Amino acid sequence: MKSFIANPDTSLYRVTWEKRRDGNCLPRVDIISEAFWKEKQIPLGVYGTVVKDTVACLFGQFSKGIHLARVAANHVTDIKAYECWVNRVWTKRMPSSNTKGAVMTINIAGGQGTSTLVNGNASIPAYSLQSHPGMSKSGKDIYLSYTRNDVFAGHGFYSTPIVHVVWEVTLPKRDPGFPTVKRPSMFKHLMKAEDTLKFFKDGQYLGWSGFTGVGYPKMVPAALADHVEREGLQGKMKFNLFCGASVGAEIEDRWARNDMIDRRYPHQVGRNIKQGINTGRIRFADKHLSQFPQDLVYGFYTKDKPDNKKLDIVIIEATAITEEGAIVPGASVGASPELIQMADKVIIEVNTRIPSFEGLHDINFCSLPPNRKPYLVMAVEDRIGSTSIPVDPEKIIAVVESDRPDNTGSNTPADETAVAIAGHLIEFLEHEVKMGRLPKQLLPLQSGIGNIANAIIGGLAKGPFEQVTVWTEVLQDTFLDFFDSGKLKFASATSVRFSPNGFDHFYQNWSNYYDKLLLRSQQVSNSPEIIRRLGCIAMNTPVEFDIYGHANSTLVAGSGMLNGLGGSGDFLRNAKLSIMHTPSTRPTKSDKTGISCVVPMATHVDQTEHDLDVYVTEQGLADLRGLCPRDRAQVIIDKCAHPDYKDLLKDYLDSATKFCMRVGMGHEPHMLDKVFKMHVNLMNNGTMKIDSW
Ligand SMILES: CC(=O)SCCNC(=O)CCNC(=O)[C@H](O)C(C)(C)COP(=O)(O)OP(=O)(O)OC[C@H]1O[C@@H](n2cnc3c(N)ncnc32)[C@H](O)[C@@H]1OP(=O)(O)O
Repeated sequence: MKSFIANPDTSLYRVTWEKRRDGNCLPRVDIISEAFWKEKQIPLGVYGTVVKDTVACLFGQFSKGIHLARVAANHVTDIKAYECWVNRVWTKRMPSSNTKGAVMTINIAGGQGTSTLVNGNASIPAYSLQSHPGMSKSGKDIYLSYTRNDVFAGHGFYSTPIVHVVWEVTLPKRDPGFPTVKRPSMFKHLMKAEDTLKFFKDGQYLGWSGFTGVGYPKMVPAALADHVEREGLQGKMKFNLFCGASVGAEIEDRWARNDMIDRRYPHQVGRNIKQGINTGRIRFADKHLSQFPQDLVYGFYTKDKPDNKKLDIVIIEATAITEEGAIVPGASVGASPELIQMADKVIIEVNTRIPSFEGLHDINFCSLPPNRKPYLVMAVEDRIGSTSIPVDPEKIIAVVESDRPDNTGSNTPADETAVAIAGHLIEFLEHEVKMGRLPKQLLPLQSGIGNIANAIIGGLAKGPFEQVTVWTEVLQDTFLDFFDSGKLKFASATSVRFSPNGFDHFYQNWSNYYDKLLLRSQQVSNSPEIIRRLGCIAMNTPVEFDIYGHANSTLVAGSGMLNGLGGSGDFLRNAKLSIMHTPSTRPTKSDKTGISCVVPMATHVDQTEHDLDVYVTEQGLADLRGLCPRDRAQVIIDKCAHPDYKDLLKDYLDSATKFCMRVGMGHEPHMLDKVFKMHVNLMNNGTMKIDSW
């Protein structure tokens, strides 16, 4: 032998076995490629292959250990279709034996058909070890069989036991200090929140991480509020504030109370901030949440800045910093990647109170037209990004320790109305499955926030659908019940907004959830293209909707801002089924049913008749698909309006139709001089009930 080749070329064969009637035939073997994996390439597949749900997972043994790749089972012959598991993400770039993070830490190691499963303190010396993924029910376990040399009554023989292995995943431990800052050079920026005050001045443009009240910075904004209160700087230290969506009310609302917010984009929640907006102190505007980060990167919000066109300081909460210096966010991703992209300076708050969320995120940055690429998400669980947000170390001016939890508060329990709405909806979805318009596991669900959304998801947890998937922007507590019921297969969102008890449950049962959940950038979670392609079922709450099917999500009486549009438009404009749910009435001080949520004309329109398919109230469900406006009006009044308002609305429709038909303008009949009479009466008399039109 002239030379020894440690890792020779590896051939790929196709084995075909055609079952003949006598069952007595050999398989045919064809060679697909003699050198499929070349010398020095990791021969993926030679160490075992597992095929599950049309995906082949292939193990390959190389000099430094075992490597893992995946490929669609019908594309095993296409090397370009392979993805390797490197640093806990799938990547198209083939690793070499030296690539960091490419060797599997859980090994089935051995040679000549003899394998030993080694994992921490467990070891199974085994001959002809085989795995049986088809027997696994939960996906968190595996059945293994192997051949054992036994002795019985003095005679040796082989037996084949089967063992059930349950993977154990433990929460990373958080010691006080910075246990998860793996980049030592970060410590040179370490300072107290009060020490960062020197970086801030009136009129600056700030970005904060956070989405739906989780993952926001808690220390530096609080120190700034302390400073303003201490020095009496209310109204003299005001900022332009940009966050993915709402952040913790204890911070943002305090800033609003102290008159520290000049401009605010694109969504908010809180009594003081709402008041600031509606009394003209705060310049707020809302924007579809998928669009906000790209507009930020386009420079739309900083175009009038006199100096540089960047955000002056961006404050991001991290639950870990990787060896590469990248930020691992907490319970939300939101717009943090783009905020960092647009930041002049960055402050990182490392939260040592909550566990590291490392591995739960899938993060993308914003590339700009004409070079933008599609987000290649084919199924809710697909990973297309990284698990952390890289940040230019030059931008970092401070690292601050935070020990405060996300201040989420408890959930409003579902009331009778919410339960009735959930009931109508589930019945409707069952009907759609029966009619063949939806598959039996439904299509990826989106649900908004609030107690109706909670009741619907709670209802689904007890409902008839199995293997359900979720493609949404925020997960609330009832999603935990949904997971626990075994009926929810996978959920993708941009934030998890659990109650404090919900978070405790989540952390304690981390291993049940961590591989069924992904948190993405809001550009991806709310991407219109993905929502349309996946055929999502979107469900959100309006302030009011009108008899022709237009909905108002944001402005009371067409004027007073509530929270903003949020992601409702991203989903409702693009979903396969666009559903809005609301109580049919809301109370006023003087009348229990003083506000009708079904009105002749919405006082402001966020979602149009062209977007929406179904409206649901506790009274019933109106399926508007395929109906012309006048037919829609009949169905909406019949099914959704409260009995206190049914006759009034019918009367309006009849009179408006007569009037408009007469003048040949009867497609969507209205009486402009009367259309807001119910709203005007509400303002003057505390109820929408009027005697006549
Ligand atoms: C981040 C995200 O994007 S979440 C997902 C989707 N987002 C959206 O759909 C955004 C738009 N929707 C929303 O903001 C909410 O669903 C709302 C405000 C429309 C309704 O939410 P609910 O949980 O039902 O709110 P709630 O009952 O607490 O009402 C909120 C306020 O609006 C008022 N309100 C609601 N409807 C009406 C109405 N038709 N007329 C007058 N006031 C109304 C309520 O009286 C209440 O006022 P208050 O705060 O002074 O007490």
